Amino acid sequence: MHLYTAQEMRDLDQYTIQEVGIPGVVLMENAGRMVTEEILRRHPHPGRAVILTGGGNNGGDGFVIARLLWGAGWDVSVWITGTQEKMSAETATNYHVCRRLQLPMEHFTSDKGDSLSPLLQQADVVVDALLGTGVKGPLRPPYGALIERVNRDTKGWVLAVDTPSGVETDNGSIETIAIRADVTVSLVGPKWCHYLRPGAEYVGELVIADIGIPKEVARKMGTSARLNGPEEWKEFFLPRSRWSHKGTHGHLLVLGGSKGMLGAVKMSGVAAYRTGVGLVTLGVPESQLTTLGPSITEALLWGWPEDELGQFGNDIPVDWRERSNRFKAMAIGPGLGKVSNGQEWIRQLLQGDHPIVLDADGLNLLALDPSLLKERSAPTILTPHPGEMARLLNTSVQEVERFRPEVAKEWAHTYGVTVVLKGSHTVIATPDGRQWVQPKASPALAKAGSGDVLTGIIGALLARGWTSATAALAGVWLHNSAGELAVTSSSHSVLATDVIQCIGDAIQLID
Ligand SMILES: NC(=O)C1=CN([C@@H]2O[C@H](COP(=O)(O)OP(=O)(O)OC[C@H]3O[C@@H](n4cnc5c(N)ncnc54)[C@H](OP(=O)(O)O)[C@@H]3O)[C@@H](O)[C@H]2O)[C@@H](O)CC1
Ligand SMILES: Nc1ncnc2c1ncn2[C@@H]1O[C@H](COP(=O)(O)OP(=O)(O)O)[C@@H](O)[C@H]1O
Ligand SMILES: [K+]
Repeated sequence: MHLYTAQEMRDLDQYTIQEVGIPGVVLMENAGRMVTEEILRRHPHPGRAVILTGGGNNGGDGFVIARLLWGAGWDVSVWITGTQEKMSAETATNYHVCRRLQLPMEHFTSDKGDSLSPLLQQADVVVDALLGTGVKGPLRPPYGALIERVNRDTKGWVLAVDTPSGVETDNGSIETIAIRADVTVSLVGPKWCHYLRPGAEYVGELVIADIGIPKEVARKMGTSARLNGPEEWKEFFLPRSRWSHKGTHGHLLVLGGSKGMLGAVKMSGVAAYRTGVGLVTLGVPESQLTTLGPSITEALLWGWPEDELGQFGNDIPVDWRERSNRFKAMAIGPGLGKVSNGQEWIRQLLQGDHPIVLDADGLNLLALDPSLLKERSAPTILTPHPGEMARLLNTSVQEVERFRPEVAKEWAHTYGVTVVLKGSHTVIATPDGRQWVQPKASPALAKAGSGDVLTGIIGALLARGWTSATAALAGVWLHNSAGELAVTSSSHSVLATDVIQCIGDAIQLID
């Protein structure tokens, strides 16, 4: 599914009106009708609605909604912000229709707040049609005072048309204040701000409304970003052939599991098996073999040179060259810990032509010299959480969080890698500038070990021969779905190992 910026939305809108010939007033009518249907679905009996309209086309949608609710027997009260002179032709048309029908309408000014408040308190629904994709810069008066009143006085529920007013469409920022919506009905498709904080926290339930722009037109115009879902990659998830054997499904080497962190490497390995890889080898510091051995059944074990602290040591194994040919891909990082002479250690591993997923301390080693990536031609996926991304960029977590899409895109482009910037709505960026957002967020995953599971899933797909983009996308989706499925009682109680158990059920959900 397409994910829109404000400009992409405007371009699609203009193309549909000017080139396809569907009049803007028809699109506005469709938008208003879809939002009204959503209100009536949730509140089938006539009630009381306060409709807040701005001076742009978002306000125009509001006038359509007011008319349709009024026609359905609702008691409506329209509050107008913005001047009539600046209205677009479509908005003005719908404003005049409301006037001719003599719907109750008032122009909002700060001194009228006290007459609005009782209506907000009595309303079953308050419709925010103040500002949509056309908002620019900090809110001008009287929007701030109006929004503050809505957030304070509304007792029923708030529905935002397209975006909660006050939220910047492309980056989710809020300069002053924004409408706290219970439901946001986004027209045509989702917008970036529905997934980026802080704006995303103001969206409530997100509903997408089809306003009659032909799918083929939307496809042709495209967007630079999409939502992650099975339609992006499911063609690669083929049924397991009855003629296959373990070698057919790839061999993954997972490097990690220093002293005290063996659980991480184990979870990655088991997650990889559950994702269908044929064979997993766990490479751990030599002395950890005896501890790991009894608790791991399916994986092969390989002891790596270590230092006196039980950490990966100065060098990679002497027989690395001959043995490395067996592996189809590597996952480096789960429970890796510190590595003496780490820069040289990671350099040697990155030098090869294995597809690699790098996580956790693997990323911290990379941070010592990210330019190592530029010498690689094999697929590479980095799976940083915001803290790791900040270390790679030598910046703060706040900066990374503020510019999530830009950071992921820039890094992917500069270093020619696929970046999986984790978080509640993980952003995936590929070197060619494409981006995806994981639309559903499973808070059950906010627990130690989740990242190791994701690394194992992605590693398995790389070992099975998937491209880095498809492995990253399918990996993030399967991980999130498994996280949701693992919630059998409370999302507080889910363990990373429960998530692993649900990978098979998540695969079953791919339709
Ligand atoms: N896409 C589609 O297919 C369709 C889109 N549709 C709808 O159109 C919406 C986009 O409409 P849009 O472009 O007219 O912009 P919109 O969000 O109403 O804002 C412009 C208004 O806000 C004002 N304003 C701006 N910044 C401000 C600030 N900081 N503080 C205060 N005021 C500010 C600005 O004032 P001005 O700067 O011009 O004085 C102007 O009055 C979209 O979200 C969707 O709902 C549907 O009708 C169906 C088809
Ligand atoms: N609230 C949330 N919603 C969705 N996914 C989440 C949430 N919190 C964490 N996750 C996911 O869980 C994983 C955590 O990874 P990470 O921080 O590396 O954990 P660890 O290193 O402890 O295993 C990431 O894939 C992240 O996207
Ligand atoms: K709005």
